[in-house]
Formats: sequence, structure tokens, C-alpha cells
Amino acid sequence: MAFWANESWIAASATHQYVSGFDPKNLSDGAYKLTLGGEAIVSSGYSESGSEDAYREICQGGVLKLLPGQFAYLITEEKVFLTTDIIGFINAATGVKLKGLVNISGFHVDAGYEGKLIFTVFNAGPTPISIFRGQPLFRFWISDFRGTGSSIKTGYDSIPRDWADRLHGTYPSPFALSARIIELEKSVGKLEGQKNQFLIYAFIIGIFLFPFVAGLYASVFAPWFGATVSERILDTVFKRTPTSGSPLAKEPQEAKPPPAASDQPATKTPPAANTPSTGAKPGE
Ligand SMILES: O=c1ccn([C@H]2C[C@H](O)[C@@H](COP(=O)(O)OP(=O)(O)OP(=O)(O)O)O2)c(=O)[nH]1
Repeated sequence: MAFWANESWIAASATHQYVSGFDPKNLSDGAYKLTLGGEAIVSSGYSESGSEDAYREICQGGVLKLLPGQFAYLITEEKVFLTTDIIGFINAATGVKLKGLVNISGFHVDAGYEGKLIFTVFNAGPTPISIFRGQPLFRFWISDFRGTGSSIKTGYDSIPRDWADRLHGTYPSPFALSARIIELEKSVGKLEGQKNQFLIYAFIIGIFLFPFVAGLYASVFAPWFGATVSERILDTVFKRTPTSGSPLAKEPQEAKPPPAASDQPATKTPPAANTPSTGAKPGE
């Protein structure tokens, strides 16, 4: 197995087109630079919602921004045409990987594969990564592939639209979570500010309303409230003898039953004669 150097690429391309629009200028140390094509599917990320806008068309020179924690399907502009006696290897360019873009997808292209290549990437970095259509974002190597059994396979022409459903939801990276926490802290700070404002307003309104409420209480509620409930509470708490104004005073006292007749000691009524005369006659 031998990887193709630039010379092998150029010599072989004289009889077969391995990459659409082949240009030797795009070769670098045996790697052919494939560029970003016109469509992408991007996950909702941490600051957007739903997968409705996941599919993105990228116009010529148009930019696609991948936020921290976002996951995307990208497609190459070029199609590759592998014969059955070669195999391909793919990767993302180092420059963009150093910004934090991770290539999650496979690394080989089957012998006999014909079509565009789809890359699955994830922004694991702390900052948004902007890529543009036509940017030489991917690397493609070819190697001889000995033996038989491979056949021509029709590959991708575009990104299947239903792949958007696979990217529904969020894929939070530590950076995305940190950004989310900062957003929430800002919201909490705003709410705190609103709460303080509310308390200040309530205090000011309270100052203006106090004389009115106090007057209302003194003139309407206090006479009724003070005479009934207040006195009752004071009597109970301080074990006071119910005052004449107190409701307890007005309540009938519990009557003690009179002692039984047999229990009463016999008392004699002193004779009228022994009663010291007051000199007064009855009826006087
Ligand atoms: O990141 C990748 C990896 C592969 N391919 C293309 C080239 C490859 O020939 C084809 C199938 O890839 P692979 O053989 O790895 O996928 P599979 O899941 O094993 O599918 P299959 O069983 O059809 O081979 O998809 C891509 O577009 N992107």
C-alpha cells in the first residue's frame, strides 16, 4: 500500500478524474484540499431552539458560523471518483481543528466510491468558528488498494434533509455550558434589580398610604376592634379582672349550684323579743 504523492496524483489524473475540477494547485504533500460546499445542517446549539432552521444553504463565499457546542454536517463542493483499486482517507484541515473544530466522522473513503463527502464536525472550542463556502477545509489522500471485490458505489450528492432530525437538541460543551451560566447570571442579576426596584416603589407607596390607612383604622376599625378583641386579649393574657368595658365582664358568670338542704346547718331565727329593740315599729 502506497499513498500518492503530488506526482502520482498528477500522472493518474491524466487518464481519470479523481476529484471534480481537479487542480494541481490544490495538492499539498500528497493531500488534495477539498472545499466546503453549499449546504450544511447545524444543531440547535445552546442559544437557538428547535431543528427547524437546522438546514442552511451557503451561497458562494457565504459564511457559516458554528457556535461553541454546535454540531454540524458539512459537505464538500467537489465529488470524488475512486476506482476500485484505490482507497481514500479524509480529515479536516489542521488550521480549523486548532480552533476547536473536531472531526467526528469516519476517516476512509471506500474503493469505488463516487460522490461528495459529508463531514460531521463539532465545535469543542471556546469561540464561534466561522467557515465559508469554497474554504479549503478538508484533506483527501489516496492510496493504492490491492485485490478484488470492490465495486463502484454511488455516494452522496447532498446532505439528506432528514438528518436534521438527528441534530435536534443541544450538545453542550464545557464552553457552551459556561456561556449559558453567564447568560443565566445576567438574567438573575436583572431580576434582583427588578426586585429591589419593586421594594423601593412599595416603600414609597407605603409612606404615602400610611396616613390614610392609619386614619381609616382609627376612625372605623379601632372603636369596634379595640372594644371587643383587644380587651378580650388583654384580659386573657394578663389575667385581668374583666373591665366593665370588656366583653368578659358582660358575659354571665358561671352560677354555682346552691348547697343541698341537708348540708345546711340548722339556724334558728332569734326570737323577736331578744332582738334588740331599735325602737322602730314594723312598717316604719
Ligand atoms: O466521514 C465520512 C466517511 C465516509 N464518507 C463516505 C465515503 C464512504 O465510502 C461512504 C461510506 O462510509 P463508510 O463505509 O465508513 O460507512 P458505513 O457506515 O460503513 O456504510 P457502508 O456500510 O455503506 O459502507 O461514506 C463520508 O462521506 N464521510
